Amino acid sequence: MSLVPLRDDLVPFLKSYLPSNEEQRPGLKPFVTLTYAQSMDSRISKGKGVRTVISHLETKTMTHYLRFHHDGILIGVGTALADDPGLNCKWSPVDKIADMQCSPRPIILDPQCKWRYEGSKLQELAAQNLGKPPVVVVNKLPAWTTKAKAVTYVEAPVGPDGKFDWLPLFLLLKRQFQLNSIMVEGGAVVINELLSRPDIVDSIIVTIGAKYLGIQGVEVSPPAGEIEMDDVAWWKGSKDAVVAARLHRT
Ligand SMILES: NC(=O)C1=CN([C@@H]2O[C@H](COP(=O)(O)OP(=O)(O)OC[C@H]3O[C@@H](n4cnc5c(N)ncnc54)[C@H](OP(=O)(O)O)[C@@H]3O)[C@@H](O)[C@H]2O)C=CC1
Ligand SMILES: Nc1nc(O)c(N)c(N[C@@H]2O[C@H](COP(=O)(O)O)[C@@H](O)[C@H]2O)n1
Repeated sequence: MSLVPLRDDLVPFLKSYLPSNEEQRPGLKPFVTLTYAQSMDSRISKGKGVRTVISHLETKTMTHYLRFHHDGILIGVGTALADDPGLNCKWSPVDKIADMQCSPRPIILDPQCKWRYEGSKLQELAAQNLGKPPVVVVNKLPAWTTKAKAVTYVEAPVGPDGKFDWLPLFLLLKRQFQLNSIMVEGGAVVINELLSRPDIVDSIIVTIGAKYLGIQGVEVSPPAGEIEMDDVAWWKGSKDAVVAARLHRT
């Protein structure tokens, strides 16, 4: 997939929703951007395990611009298994192909060690210096060993629900891997949990694609119920719209 030039008006539109230097202060959590693409009927894919194009190239380019501006990019293992994503950055302010240097560090939440680095797109890109190798957050280090030296496994405790606690997780990622800003791309389990965490999420940037994906699609909708948004701004592309906002803090 080749990107298109970034539309000029996206830069001022996104400016106040991007990380600043503030979060480099030790002890503070990283800046967290929750960003994904959804259909008109609030679906992020056609079905579980089905990689689905929602964004127009214009907004896919925006996603790569966002990747350029973050140190880390986080997904749940459901997305890693369904999409085998690249998670690198193909956008660059100078006229060259973006590479490993300007790509964010992929982070996969995989408490039960279901995902394998060997044979993945992430491994392929890292081998070509086109992306960084990932950090995989597990509950217990896997019993099997990996020959791939590049991938880093890190252990974190889970609660009774089998989940990592978000704040300690983000603090660990900053402390151990110097990730001052992290964009969260999905999937639904991760998004739905973070939609009710204004204490964690600093910005939310959602692409709305002009299509319906239907009842079989993977839906995003917060189980916690109604969520209010603040500082809301809209951008209109040739096909998609983008809403940037902050989750309301009480
Ligand atoms: N349109 C878009 O922008 C995007 C679309 N997608 C789509 O989303 C779909 C995948 O979504 P989904 O299946 O919900 O998967 P997720 O990517 O949200 O992964 C869910 C799994 O990740 C692990 N996980 C998530 N949160 C935590 C936590 N706090 N602590 C520990 N483990 C955690 C759990 O693994 P375990 O079950 O092992 O405990 C959980 O079941 C795919 O179809 C993909 O295409 C994904 C990203 C963006
Ligand atoms: N912005 C956006 N638009 C879509 O239409 C999408 N399907 C996604 N998906 C996310 O991007 C990942 C794929 O990334 P690569 O192109 O392989 O680098 C996918 O796993 C989702 O996180 N995003």
